[in-house]
Amino acid sequence: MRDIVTLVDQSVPVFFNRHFPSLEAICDRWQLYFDKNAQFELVFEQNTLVLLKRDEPKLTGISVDFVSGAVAHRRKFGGGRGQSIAKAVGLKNGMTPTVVDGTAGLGRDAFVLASLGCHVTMIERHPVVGALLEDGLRRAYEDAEIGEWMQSRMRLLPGSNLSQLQQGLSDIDVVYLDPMYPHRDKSALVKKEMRVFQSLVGADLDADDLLTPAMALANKRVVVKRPDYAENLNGVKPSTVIKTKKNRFDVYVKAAM
Ligand SMILES: C[S@@+](CC[C@H](N)C(=O)[O-])C[C@H]1O[C@@H](n2cnc3c(N)ncnc32)[C@H](O)[C@@H]1O
Repeated sequence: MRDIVTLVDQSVPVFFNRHFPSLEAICDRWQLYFDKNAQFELVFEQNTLVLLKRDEPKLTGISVDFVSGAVAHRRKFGGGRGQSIAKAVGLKNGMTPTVVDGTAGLGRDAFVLASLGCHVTMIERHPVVGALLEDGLRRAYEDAEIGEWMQSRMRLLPGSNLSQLQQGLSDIDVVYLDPMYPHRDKSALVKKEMRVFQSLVGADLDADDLLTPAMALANKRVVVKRPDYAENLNGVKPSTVIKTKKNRFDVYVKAAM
């Protein structure tokens, strides 16, 4: 992996057990500094890095798990190349594009695309999210069932600047973006897990700035996932829109697949 220290945007306070050397090493790598009053705690539970919100101990912790759980279930039963995200990135026509996921988050969308054959480079700017993603990749790489293709198809680059990263990335067919959108109803709609994640990451208020560098990087198209009520990213009308129940995929076509 590239030098994390030069690429993550921010140094973030977390609480963690400083007598746990592997935890301390992770925090060091991701510039997470110990603060006894921090809102979030990182722990290791069953070989998994987990994020907890200390003032809401009843909320389930957040971790990245590509091997079991919801994303693994979706890989096996989730509709394959017929699902909307696959159509949006252009998998439908038999192509298997190379993808940069410019807002990787917990890597769920990236994993769907990788499991369908795409080579996906994930970019994530938040160091805690980066640490969780890296930990999820570590376990996935070691897994007997998915490890081999995960190692060849899915990787993580910490950072936030698509134009800077452009130098190191070539032949990218699709840039996929799913920036955090300010939620309309904070109490009811947001699932518990998402509440922890949202309070960690916050709203990506600079999301509009992503479209221009994404268009420069992608050879074929940029795909933007938005809630159905959200305005277009940077006010730019997409070439085509694929709607799902609560979201839509705005597709900005540069060239045919
Ligand atoms: C809504 S989440 C993405 C969820 C993801 N699609 C998934 O399936 O798990 C948005 C993520 O994008 C990251 N992000 C937002 N703007 C970014 C930028 N300019 N560069 C890198 N990461 C960014 C945020 O830190 C956050 O983790």
